Amino acid sequence: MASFDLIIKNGQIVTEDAIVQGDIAIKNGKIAAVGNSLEGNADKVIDAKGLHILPGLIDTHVHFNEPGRTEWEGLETGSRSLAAGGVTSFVDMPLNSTPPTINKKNLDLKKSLAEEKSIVNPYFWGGLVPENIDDLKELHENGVLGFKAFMSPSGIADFSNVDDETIFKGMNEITSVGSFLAVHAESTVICDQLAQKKQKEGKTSARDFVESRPIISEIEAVRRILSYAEATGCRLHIVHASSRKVVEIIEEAKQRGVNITVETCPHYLSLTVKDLEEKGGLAKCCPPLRDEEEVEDLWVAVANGEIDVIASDHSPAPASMKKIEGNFFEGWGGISGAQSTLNILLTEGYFKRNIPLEKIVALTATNPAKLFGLSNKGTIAAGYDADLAIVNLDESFELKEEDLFYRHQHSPYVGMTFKGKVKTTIVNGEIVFDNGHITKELTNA
Ligand SMILES: NC(=O)N[C@H]1NC(=O)NC1=O
Ligand SMILES: [Zn+2]
Ligand SMILES: [Zn+2]
Repeated sequence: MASFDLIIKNGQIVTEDAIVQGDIAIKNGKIAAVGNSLEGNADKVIDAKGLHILPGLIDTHVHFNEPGRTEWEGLETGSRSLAAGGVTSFVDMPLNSTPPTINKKNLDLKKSLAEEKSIVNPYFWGGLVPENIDDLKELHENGVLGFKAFMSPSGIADFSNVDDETIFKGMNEITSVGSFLAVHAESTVICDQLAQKKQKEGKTSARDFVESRPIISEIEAVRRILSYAEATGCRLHIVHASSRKVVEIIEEAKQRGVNITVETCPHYLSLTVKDLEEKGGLAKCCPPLRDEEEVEDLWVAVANGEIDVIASDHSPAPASMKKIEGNFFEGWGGISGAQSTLNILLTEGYFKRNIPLEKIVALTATNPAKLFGLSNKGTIAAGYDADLAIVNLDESFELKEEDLFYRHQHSPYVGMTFKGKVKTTIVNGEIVFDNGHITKELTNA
């Protein structure tokens, strides 16, 4: 008789194609078999009757800030928060850590820290900045999944935004090494000019801040980078589109054959300018939150298959930097939310707007795996890595600060009631989170 390390019995197994009841057998970190009434011995059996089993989420957009800015977050606390949210892999952004991931030396440093401290699978973005075109090839050869650039100032001194010439040269180089470019697309000129005018007039409310970074600024930047992509043939990924109006431009480009994809984030699907006014700095991010109609429209884009990836853009900072008294142009822009991605998509998407679970799986696991070349991940089938989230869709809970595993226990989602709770998270066949607790001890910590 076959022998396995773990069998999960009678769960509702969700893939991008279907939901079927069955068993999952795991051996040596891989899914060995999926089927009905699987026979075999196992060291451990989980009864998943009444529970849903999803491919572990792949969060392709986090800033864990290690090395160099671990007082904001870190690979250990960041990865623990992901485990608690059913996320089994992440792709860490090249900035907010110091040094930023813009050459092999800095990548090696981050890799070794992640090896030591992360309890989920770590992957990395490389940065594209005006100074490092000559480093891109080596970064690619050393395993970065793609490259990230900022079209407007990043807020971080050692990660410059790209000028148009760098974009063009960078795209040529990225294409020739066989990788792709992700961009933070906001217009420097539009945002800077509007911000200056507002502040000169003493207009510094939450609404003023939002109006200084309008949707048209995203549209301008996306149109410009699209032209460069079409001129160079470089594959392009637009991160954190805040509005369907941005998504539409990308959709048109897809229709004419441009190799482009788009990400949005849970905060653009669940929070509005009103929340920014009420919650203050905790809900400040760039691009900023939009109005309610935009949120609804973005859900239409999700339902229509116009979005490729949903990722958290977890970009936390200490509470002191998120506290805004008066001037909304001050204080850190970045949402602390990586632990709640699935909760938001289930509550706001599946339960409230009838978004199928299969689609949520596609956006958070299957598409990211395909687009980022993680060929053993993103679905539940024999031969794939045993990265799984076991979820109780019947359980509701109110998110409390003490539930958060981040370095700083704050988030704009605290106080919200979510339906659908992550019960168990499995990474490479190992249970790392179970019933509210992290169960993986770091051997070398
Ligand atoms: N540097 C950084 O993390 N910036 C992020 N924060 C945010 O709100 N948008 C971003 O791009
Ligand atoms: Zn960004
Ligand atoms: Zn980001």
